[in-house]
Amino acid sequence: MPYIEFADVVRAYGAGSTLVHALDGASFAVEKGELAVILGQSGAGKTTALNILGGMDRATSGRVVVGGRDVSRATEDELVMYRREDVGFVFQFYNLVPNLTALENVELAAQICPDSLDAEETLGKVGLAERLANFPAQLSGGEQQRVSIARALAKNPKLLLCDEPTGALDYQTGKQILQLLQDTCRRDGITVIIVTHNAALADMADRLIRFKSGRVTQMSVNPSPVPIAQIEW
Ligand SMILES: Nc1ncnc2c1ncn2[C@@H]1O[C@H](COP(=O)(O)OP(=O)(O)OP(=O)(O)O)[C@@H](O)[C@H]1O
Repeated sequence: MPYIEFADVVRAYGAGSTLVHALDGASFAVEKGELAVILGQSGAGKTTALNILGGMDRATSGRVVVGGRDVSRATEDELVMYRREDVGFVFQFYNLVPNLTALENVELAAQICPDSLDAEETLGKVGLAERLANFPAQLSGGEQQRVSIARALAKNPKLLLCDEPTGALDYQTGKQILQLLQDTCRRDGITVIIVTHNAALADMADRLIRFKSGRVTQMSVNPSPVPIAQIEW
């Protein structure tokens, strides 16, 4: 049984003439500790799939199991605990609290989790040991994204979901963030899923999942993923 089982998932929005199938029978699986890249053009359903995996949205039909937990059948209370304790989120635009320092942003997330890691240590791991007291506005985009990754990691999650994590960053900074995500996956054994429309990232993945029109058109395992530093685009 794979760590993540996403089976025949449909997500419909609206009704009648405004009915949209964001997911239209999408299926894929991910093994524990893998770095999976979900690739697809705009509107393919990538974010919808990630939101359902993270317990932020619900499938209209289909089955979603993560680490033996049937997320598709969870109650609202169970989903709250799942989001809080099992999943770390990294978004394109960081979503940091502007009037809290880097350290306070990470502490805030860590506080609500029973098995959380030390906030200061986690910021050190992402290369921000010297910037603990800075507010988000005093940090570069890449540094803010590092804070948001530390915030996600401090929860000690089993699964890290990243939606276009380099979408707002320049080329070199984006590569450093991807390297950090790849290193985190290898070092901490966390299952990492990165949603992107950048096809070049396929080579860094242990598993590539391609989306088109709400369905998975390809799923392949890469026996020799390439360090991000060696990928150019
Ligand atoms: N809440 C919603 N209500 C109505 N339609 C939605 C909603 N969320 C997503 N959709 C539609 O579902 C489809 C898939 O959207 P989704 O955001 O999952 O795609 P995506 O692959 O992540 O695209 P992008 O790369 O542009 O973010 C799109 O046609 C989108 O307009």
